[in-house]
Amino acid sequence: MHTTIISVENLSHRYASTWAIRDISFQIDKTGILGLLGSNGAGKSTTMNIMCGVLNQTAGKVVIDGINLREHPEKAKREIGFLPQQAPLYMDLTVDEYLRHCAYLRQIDKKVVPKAMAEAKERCGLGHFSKRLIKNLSGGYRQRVGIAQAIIHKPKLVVLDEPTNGLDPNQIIEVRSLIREIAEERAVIFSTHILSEVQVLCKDIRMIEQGKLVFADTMEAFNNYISPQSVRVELDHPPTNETLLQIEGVTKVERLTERSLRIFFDGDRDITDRIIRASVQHDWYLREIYLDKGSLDDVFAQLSSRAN
Ligand SMILES: Nc1ncnc2c1ncn2[C@@H]1O[C@H](COP(=O)(O)OP(=O)(O)OP(=O)(O)O)[C@@H](O)[C@H]1O
Repeated sequence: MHTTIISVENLSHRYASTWAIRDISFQIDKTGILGLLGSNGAGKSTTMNIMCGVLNQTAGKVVIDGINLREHPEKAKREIGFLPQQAPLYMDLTVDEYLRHCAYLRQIDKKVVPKAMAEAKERCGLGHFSKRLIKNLSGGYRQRVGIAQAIIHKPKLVVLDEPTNGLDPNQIIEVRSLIREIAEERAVIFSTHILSEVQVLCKDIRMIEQGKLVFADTMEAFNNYISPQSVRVELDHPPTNETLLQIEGVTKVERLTERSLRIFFDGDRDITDRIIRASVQHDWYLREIYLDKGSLDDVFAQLSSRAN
């Protein structure tokens, strides 16, 4: 069965003389949430704008549900809903007026517009705000209107560019749960520079840094990637580095103080058992031992440096 909804192939884009993205390729499954991670200026918006047909790429292609976006833009765009970084809202319209306008732009059959509007509002928890001017809504609810316009035509793929940016913590939680809900029926890709956001929401992750794809795998693989690679130990009678290096799996020893050491290992977490056993056997007097969890920021920096 064909499980891909969008395929991005060797995408590159140049603004004037500088390349914003280079040779980016990835695919997205028909359901689930994919996180596009990258620091500011990494190239996320450029990638998303091209995927949605808002920007024409310098090179490469985008295929949506088997349709080449550049060759058949109108047909391909039917399957995409897009919420750009700056939500395209008309502040002086009511929610209903705005969504009706969006339905018109999406060429939804007039007869089904009321139903499409009702469904999008219901999905986004906007039922009580039909007559409210958008300028009088809170940031979180404005964002819901932005998401409602992105799903009003029931696209197979929804692209959200930093959807939680600028929201307060409660609004972020609400928008996240809305993203989860809309992803039950379709594929969702959203961009962020916040790692924890990707961790709580996504099944897959793509990371862009300085215009290049530096990580493309599942969230599980990403979590394995950030698994600890070193243990901290404190020993009353620490042995020599050479002795420690003889323990199976130990790759490097760093002496932090006279008694505390950082022991790097090959990834097999049973290393702690082996160190404890050796310590008891040789009377090193182990006082403390714990796995050094690399922080997400460390991983971020590590992956980012791959782009250099
Ligand atoms: N219209 C433009 N003209 C020239 N350069 C641009 C233009 N838009 C973006 N850039 C540059 O292209 C690079 C990628 O920008 P892009 O907006 O895609 O990154 P981003 O990952 O979305 O970052 P942010 O989170 O800050 O929006 C940046 O160096 C940016 O300055």
